[in-house]
Amino acid sequence: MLNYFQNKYVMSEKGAKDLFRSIIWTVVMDISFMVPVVLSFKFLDEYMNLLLNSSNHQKNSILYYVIMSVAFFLVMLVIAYVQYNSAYTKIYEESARRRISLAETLRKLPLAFFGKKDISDLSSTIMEDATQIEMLFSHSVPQIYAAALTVLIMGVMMFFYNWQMSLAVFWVVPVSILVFYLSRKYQSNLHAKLYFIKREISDKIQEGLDSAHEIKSYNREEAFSNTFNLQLDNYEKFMIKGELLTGALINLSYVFLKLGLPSVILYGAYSLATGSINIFTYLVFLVVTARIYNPIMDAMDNFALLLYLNVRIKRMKEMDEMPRQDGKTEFYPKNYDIEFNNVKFSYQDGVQTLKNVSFTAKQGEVTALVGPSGGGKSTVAKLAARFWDIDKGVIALGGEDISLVDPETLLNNYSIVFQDVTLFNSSVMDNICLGKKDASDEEIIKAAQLAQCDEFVKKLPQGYDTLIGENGERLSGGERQRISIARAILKDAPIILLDEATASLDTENESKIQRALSELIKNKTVLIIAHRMRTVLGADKIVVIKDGIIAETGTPLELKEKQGIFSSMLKTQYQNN
Ligand SMILES: Nc1ncnc2c1ncn2[C@@H]1O[C@H](COP(=O)(O)OP(=O)(O)OP(=O)(O)O)[C@@H](O)[C@H]1O
Repeated sequence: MLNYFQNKYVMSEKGAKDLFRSIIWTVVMDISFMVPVVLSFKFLDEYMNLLLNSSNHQKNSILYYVIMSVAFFLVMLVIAYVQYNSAYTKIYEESARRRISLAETLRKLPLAFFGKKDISDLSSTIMEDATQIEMLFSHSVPQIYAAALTVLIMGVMMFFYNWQMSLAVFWVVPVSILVFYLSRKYQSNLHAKLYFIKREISDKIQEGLDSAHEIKSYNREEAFSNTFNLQLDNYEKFMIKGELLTGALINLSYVFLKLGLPSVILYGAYSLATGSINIFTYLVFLVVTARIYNPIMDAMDNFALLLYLNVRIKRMKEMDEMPRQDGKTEFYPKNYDIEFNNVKFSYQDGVQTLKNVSFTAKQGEVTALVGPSGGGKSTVAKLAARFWDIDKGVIALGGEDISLVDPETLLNNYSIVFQDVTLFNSSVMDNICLGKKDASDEEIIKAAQLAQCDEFVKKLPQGYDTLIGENGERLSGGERQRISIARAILKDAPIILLDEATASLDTENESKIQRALSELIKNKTVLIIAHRMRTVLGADKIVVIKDGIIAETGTPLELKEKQGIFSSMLKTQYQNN
């Protein structure tokens, strides 16, 4: 049973145990709520007898019921408290564990996984889905299982007591459940559709926020809001359809259940008239019948919600099953040479991005990756830092296979300066400090000076303490890039992965960035996606990547003389300049 809960609801072992306990306590509570009713009738029965023939024995027995009632009231209070604690507090604890485990999964996912769309998807899985699941687990799941168990236990007891009357109570239950069950698949599909439409809407909102500038500058506001409105209309339509359908089906099931009470009244009256039951049995069955359908009706309401839960649980399972990256956390390579050995890699099945890549980027040298757009340069640079795991071959750092090293440990050895710099809405100081958390102010300012940031930072209103806005929106492209170089200088990692800016910078900015870079790359293993002739010709080694294979490799001089792809790229660039 515990295993079943763990697998079905992606729970921890402790969470599954707590859920089990919560179900048991809900059953105990449901049944305990029936006891006072039975006690009252027993008391009524005794009291009637007392009125008819007074005796000391019966007076004592009434006192016995009074004491029993008070004692049972106290027991019920305790049961209600324990049930509440198990259904809410424990479930919230499990929810916290679930969020932590998802966050842990995120830490272990390949870095390249975090595209923008995925981030909105992941954050809504962690926050919204986890909250919904938490709600359903505290309010619905234990109640459904408990309702089934309560009805079963009460049913068995009632059948032993009087099976004919029990038949009158229970014949409606299977009919009602059948109606509900038959509609389950349809409801389930509808819920899944609703969930995905909602997800598309939140992706659209994210896309709108991310590309607000582009939408405005290309006059696409109307087109964007038309698509967005269409999505909202679609969502509304499905929502109304879903509500109506769920309401109609649940009400139909309710109607069948409600037929139970008249059948007990009629059959009970007949049995009373024929003398096969006494008035006490009749009254007990009437009251129990009025109450026993409540847990079933609650379960049906909750079950409709549970269909919605399935989609979310499935999404969480998918996240849980994503390929994680692990490895040793103690890693001291003997040098910082990066070696690609017959590396094959695809982002998607069937499309091989890198076909058979072998080269070495040596420590103390600049290795430039060049080649036509889409050839695989960025992919090579990302694989060198284990952003993804490769399909075949080996990528080694200092002779050790990087797929055996924990990504966080591995990344301690890298400084990465890519074109899409991410800056935080914090001070310049904080943004540079990201490179080395415990750096002193002097170290940060020194790095900023080396990265040619000092001059523009001093002109900002609060100097190094100026807030630079969401993703550094108050800075120019060149300034943002120099901040990311300052971070890398501060980190002082032995390997530098660099994607040179393709955006045209003015000559002053460009030479400042070149000066900053020359500080950064001194005596390091440098793997650079090169776009500028100065960088390419200044490299120690050039690797030309075209269509996922290494087309040429050698020193700039060797390749110039070879009259191949590299030399024709050189000619084209010179002609264009
Ligand atoms: N995350 C991804 N998922 C799927 N395919 C991808 C992904 N990233 C890149 N690709 C594909 O892999 C191929 C190589 O891309 P890559 O970015 O490595 O080329 P590149 O040589 O760096 O190009 P550019 O010079 O234009 O930046 C391209 O066909 C690209 O469409």
